[in-house]
Amino acid sequence: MKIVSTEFENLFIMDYSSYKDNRGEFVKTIHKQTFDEFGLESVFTESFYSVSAKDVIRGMHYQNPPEDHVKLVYVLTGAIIDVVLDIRKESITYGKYFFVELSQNNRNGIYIGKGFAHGFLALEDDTTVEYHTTTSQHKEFEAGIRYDSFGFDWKVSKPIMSDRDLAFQKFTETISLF
Ligand SMILES: Cc1cn([C@H]2C[C@H](O)[C@@H](COP(=O)(O)OP(=O)(O)O[C@H]3O[C@H](C)C(=O)[C@H](O)[C@H]3O)O2)c(=O)[nH]c1=O
Repeated sequence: MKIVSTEFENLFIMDYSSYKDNRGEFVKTIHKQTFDEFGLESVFTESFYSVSAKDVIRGMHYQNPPEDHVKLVYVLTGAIIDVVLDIRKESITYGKYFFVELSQNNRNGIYIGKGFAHGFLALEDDTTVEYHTTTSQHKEFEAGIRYDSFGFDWKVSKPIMSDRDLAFQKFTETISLF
């Protein structure tokens, strides 16, 4: 795997290698020694995956301190546009967003440090996204920002979303604790 820096501090693209043979494919997603070289956390307390239909948008989610966490995200099947919003008030990229296509084909992942809101748009049916987080879910610290309130164009007219995600406040109304 190669870890690729971005213009955002503590946000990295994971360029995973895919080993193919006559049986199929093998992809390593976490490797402590490589993560250590870049100062990335490699101990995760929770992992989960979601399966989404085309045009589903999930997000923008984050967990507030003291249960804020690093998130490692990659696609098992299908493809997404993964979107991250910097909500760290002192960051030079505060309020800026980053987006990247993660897919079964490019086998890229994303390492999202603390202080980012995260979401994605599924580009295909049966898109499976796997996450690892460095703290577990604590509902009392869960928070979110409306997907259409920080300037990103999702390029989908009728996204499929949860009522919870649609009820999040706008970015401009959000008081960041980061
Ligand atoms: C995260 C979580 C969820 N759940 C239950 C709660 C709901 O009944 C169901 C779906 O949860 P939610 O609607 O929060 O899932 P997503 O909207 O896919 O959120 C996920 O996708 C976005 C893009 C993220 O970045 C979040 O970190 C990640 O949680 O699973 C649990 O029981 N435990 C958990 O840790």
